This record gives sequence, structure tokens and C-alpha cells, in this order.
Amino acid sequence: MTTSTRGAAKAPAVLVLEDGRIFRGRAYGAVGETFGEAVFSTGMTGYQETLTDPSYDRQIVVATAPQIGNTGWNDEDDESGRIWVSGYVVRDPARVPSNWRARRSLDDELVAQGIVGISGVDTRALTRHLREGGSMRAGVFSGEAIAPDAELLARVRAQPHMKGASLYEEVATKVAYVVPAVGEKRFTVAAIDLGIKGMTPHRMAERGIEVHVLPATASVDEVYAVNPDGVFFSNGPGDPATAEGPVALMTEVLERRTPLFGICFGNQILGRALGFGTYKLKYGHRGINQPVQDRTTGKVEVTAHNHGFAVDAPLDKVSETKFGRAEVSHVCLNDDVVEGLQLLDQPAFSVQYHPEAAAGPHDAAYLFDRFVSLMEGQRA
Ligand SMILES: NC(=O)CC[C@H](N)C(=O)O
Repeated sequence: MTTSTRGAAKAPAVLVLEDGRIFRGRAYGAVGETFGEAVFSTGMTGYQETLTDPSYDRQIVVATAPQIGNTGWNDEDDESGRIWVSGYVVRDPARVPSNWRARRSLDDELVAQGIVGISGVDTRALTRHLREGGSMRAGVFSGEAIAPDAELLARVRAQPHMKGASLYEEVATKVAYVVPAVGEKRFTVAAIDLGIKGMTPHRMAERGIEVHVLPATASVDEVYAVNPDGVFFSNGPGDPATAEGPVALMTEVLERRTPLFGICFGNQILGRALGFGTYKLKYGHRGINQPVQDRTTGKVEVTAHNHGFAVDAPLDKVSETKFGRAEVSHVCLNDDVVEGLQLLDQPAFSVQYHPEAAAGPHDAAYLFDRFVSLMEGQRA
């Protein structure tokens, strides 16, 4: 239930966490009610990219940056056709957006898309709470949706968990489309859309790649019908343990030794295709300043992240898999979480973070060049 009245500084609102902790504030965006997994993102900029990233499906995002909305909403930075977060929690929303690209305020956009949010929350206390207790189910209620706390809590506790959630099919395109190469076309890539961010095919197109974005349910025949030089598996929402279809498809791509690249959900799928497990992190990595080491060069890069799950692979040894030797190529320096995998006996690799860098630092853009090199190598 949402009503499209503008909520800022109007109706009271309440954020209810499944462990019973409650934060009160004011409605922000649409007035109504929403449910999802409460997670925090530490990006100081880039809220438009965050909100429109399909990987945030069914998540209530808490912005740790205290002021949100200062640059309004523009017509260029969307990562998909809509806002995917199920709710938005902020401390101090901008009263007057100011940016030469802004077309409207963030508040107006949230209202237009029916996204329920809450402002005036002590997001520092909330983030510390989520860091201690872990990401958890939550609900935001405003206006007439507010009921006695115990009732709201019971409704939050009746929601599904993120662990075990299969969400990629609900966010992915239903029809294939092509993103043409910029300039001369050098390669064709089949990109499996599990919730792909718009910047990803764009970064490939900039490198002379014609990108055929295919639905999550594409068959191996549909993938090879585009005659690909490489196959890409995108980011996406939900628990990778539910992605049996994409794991089976990737397995066939690996059997054919086609150059392969995966990002985020795509990294988790490579992990599973190789026989590693995946597991849920306590509170995940979401933000644009995570330090990651590329173990193949020793270099440390500052990177954009949005993941709540991770691959369970050994850091200290090369693993024998059914596709030959595999190793952890990248690791997060904050907590030693696996951030990349590579095969040593065939052209396949993936990263858990976001080299397309939207919004984020561009340190990891070289990974798209690595994919191009793999495809060049296969031709030679
Ligand atoms: N951005 C992504 O692809 C996220 C992958 C997965 N849903 C996770 O939370 O870990």
C-alpha cells in the first residue's frame, strides 16, 4: 500500500527491525509501507546509481552519508529503468537540490515511483546496530500504515529472508537487446542479465564490444546463436545458492572454453560452477571505497561494492576444480573476503565488486581490458 503524497517533513514514519529495534522519523518519498532486508551503504555520492541498481531488489537501504538528495535526480545516471530498493532510510534530506543536471528532487522521484522512505533517523546508530546484529528483515511504515509496534514487528517477522531468495528472474530483461559497439566493432559478447547495471554493457561497448544482453533464462543455444567471442554473467539480487539455471549455463560455457567474465552475482556463480560454496556475510559490503588487492599484481584498488553474499574459496592455495586450477585473484583488505576468482587453465575470471564503477572510483576499469585480452588471446 502506498499513496503518492509527498512525504518529506509530513507524516510520521517508523522503521521496525526484526530484532525489535525501532527508529522513528518522518516519511520521505511515498507514504505507505514497505518491507525488505535492511542494509547500509557507505557511499558519500551516487545515490541515484544505488537506488536504480537491480541488485538492491527487496532491500531497504540505509545511507550512512548524513545528507542525501543534494544533487537531486537527473536523466543520465540511472542504472536501470526504475528504482529497485524497497525502501530508503536517510538522516537529513536536502531541502533544495542543486546541480546543473538535476531535473527534479530525489523526494519527488521517490514519490513518483512509489518508494517508501524515512528521514530523520539516527543512521549512525542504525548502522552500528546492523553491523553488530547483521543485516536483517525490516519494514518502514508511515501515515496510516502505522500500527502498534508489536503488530508491525509481527508483520516484519512474517517476511521472507534474503538467504534462500531467488530474485534474479524478477529483475532481468524478458527480451534480448543489443548494445552496439562504440566505434569499430571488434568483439561480440553474450551478456546474461541477472539484474545487469546499465553501465556494464556501456563499459564493454566503449572497448569495441557489441553486447547482446540476454534474459536470465537464456539457453546455451541462444547464447551461442549470437556467435560470441566471450560470455559475461552480470550482477544481480538474491542468494546465489538459488541460481541453479545460471550455474548450469555457465558450466556449459566453461566446457566450451569460451572466454568468460563475471561481476558480483556472476562471480558467485563462477564460484559455484567451480564447486565452491557461497555464504551470507554478516552485514555485507556496500559502498564505493572498499580496498581490494589484485593478487596477480599486488596492486590495491579502491572499489565499489554491493554484495551480501561471498564465495568460500581458499585464499592460500591453488584449488583443483573440474575446469582445472583456480585461484582467488582479488581479496578485500578490510576482512579477507574473496573478491575475485580466476582459472589458470582456461580464459575465465570474475570479480565480486564493480569495475563498471557506477557510482564509484575507476581503479578497476582494467578488468574490462583483461576480458578483451582473453578474447584476443582466444583468436590468436
Ligand atoms: N551486486 C550483486 O550482484 C549482488 C550479488 C548478491 N545478490 C549478493 O548480495 O551478494
